[in-house]
Amino acid sequence: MRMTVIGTGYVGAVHAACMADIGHQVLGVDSDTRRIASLSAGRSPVREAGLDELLAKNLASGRLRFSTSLAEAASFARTHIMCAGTPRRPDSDFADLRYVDMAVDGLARHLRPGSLVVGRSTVPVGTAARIGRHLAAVTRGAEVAWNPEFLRQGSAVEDTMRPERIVVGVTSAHAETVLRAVYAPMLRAGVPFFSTDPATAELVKVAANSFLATKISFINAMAEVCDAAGADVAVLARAVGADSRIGATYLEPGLGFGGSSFPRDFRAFAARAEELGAGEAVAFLHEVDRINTRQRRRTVTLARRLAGGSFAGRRIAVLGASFKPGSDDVRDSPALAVAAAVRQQGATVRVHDPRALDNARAALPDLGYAHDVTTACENADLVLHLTPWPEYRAIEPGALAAVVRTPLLLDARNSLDARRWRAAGWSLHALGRPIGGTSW
Ligand SMILES: NC(=O)C1=CN([C@@H]2O[C@H](COP(=O)(O)OP(=O)(O)OC[C@H]3O[C@@H](n4cnc5c(N)ncnc54)[C@H](O)[C@@H]3O)[C@@H](O)[C@H]2O)C=CC1
Ligand SMILES: O=C(O)[C@H]1O[C@H](OP(=O)(O)OP(=O)(O)OC[C@H]2O[C@@H](n3ccc(=O)[nH]c3=O)[C@H](O)[C@@H]2O)[C@H](O)[C@@H](O)[C@@H]1O
Repeated sequence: MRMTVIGTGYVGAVHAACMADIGHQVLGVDSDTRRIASLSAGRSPVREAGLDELLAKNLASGRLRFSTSLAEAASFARTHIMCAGTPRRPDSDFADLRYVDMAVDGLARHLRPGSLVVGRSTVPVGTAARIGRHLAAVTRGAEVAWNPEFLRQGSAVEDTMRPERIVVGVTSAHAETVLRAVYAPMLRAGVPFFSTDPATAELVKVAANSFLATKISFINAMAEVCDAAGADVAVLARAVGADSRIGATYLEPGLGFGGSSFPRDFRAFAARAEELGAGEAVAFLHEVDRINTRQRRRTVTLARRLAGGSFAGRRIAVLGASFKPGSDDVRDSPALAVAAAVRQQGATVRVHDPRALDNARAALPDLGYAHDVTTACENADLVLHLTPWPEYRAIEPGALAAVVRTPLLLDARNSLDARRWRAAGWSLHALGRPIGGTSW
């Protein structure tokens, strides 16, 4: 099939490369000329496992090209997958739809009859219907469908090639047929395909993100109760998660969630639900949000207590800057929020991250940074483990103990082997776990 992917950022660059790789003829389009020049030269705007290889292979095969022209997009194909960004509006929790709207407007002028515009961005419910009315007014028979994206950063290519489900919101049998053809190899592999109306498809996306965020905040709320009761949240999480009705994923207690999606998406969802008169139904999402931000404060408070009651004059080593392992993204990173608060309260902070140092430095230039763990930890009074990179699980605790001033560690992600660290002379602490607790 011929198709375009409009908006070649995180989602669009991956989607375009993957669609070409499964055999489609793909034109990736973006208004950012530098991004298009870079993609045309095979350089991805984001680091994702396997993406550079897919770009190189499919550019070379001629199945993948990039352009800045929406007119060219309209003449190239009748199927257009819309992946423009939907950031938070500066003045409210609502999503800013101007990029999606500009892309649709720019394309609509050139669309041929029978074209299908497929939204993939995360949008407030009702957006597809509004765009559908607009297309009906300004084009000759172009229609809209919605096909939300569920990929995770760090495994974007894998999630696109082998998704757990495909959801499409359509208003005609023709649109469903087109989308079945787009994802034909995935459907042949048995990936569940849900075909519904656009409003339901839009809601599936925000409901999924809200549920995952709620699960994380639930276990972090349990961590607070464990702290009060002298119980161990790590054991509790494993035991609760062993129930197949609950499941162990997204039940890892610690510093909580960040990134560009969870916090933004469920705030936008709550705002939209309120607008629709259903605010009360999702009022619990505000509590999910409060629990999540409280984890950052609780981490800073525990770190200050471990540092002797004040950060003044203390040297604090921070392991991790990205919002999660496997990513160089520092947007709303819990790790950087804690590092900034600790510094603001008087500590000298040195941050290490395997991948996100450049982005972290650009976001918070006043923090100290180190390219290796040893340098970050030199003469430290306290080490904070804030992003659970596998590299940190491989640290040799005995060697690191020789580098720090005090072998004192706060594992805010509950992912280090406490017994190993203790055996090497470290004093190890965590949220929701008693010192020397049940599973250490
Ligand atoms: N990044 C992620 O992990 C995921 C993101 N999403 C959703 O997918 C959508 C896209 O997200 P990202 O790729 O992260 O955003 P991004 O900000 O990385 O990329 C958006 C791209 O759209 C381009 N663009 C903006 N206006 C345009 C226009 N008028 N014409 C052509 N191109 C235009 C921008 O130049 C940029 O390259 C958002 O709604 C997001 O919430 C959904 C699932 C995962
Ligand atoms: O809509 C989006 O943009 C995407 O948002 C999330 O993907 P992502 O933000 O890449 O990251 P996740 O791996 O889901 O992690 C989100 C945050 O939750 C935290 N987390 C995750 C799991 C857990 O048990 N505990 C926990 O604190 C992570 O550290 C991270 O800060 C969803 O998982 C994707 O399905 C969705 O497509």
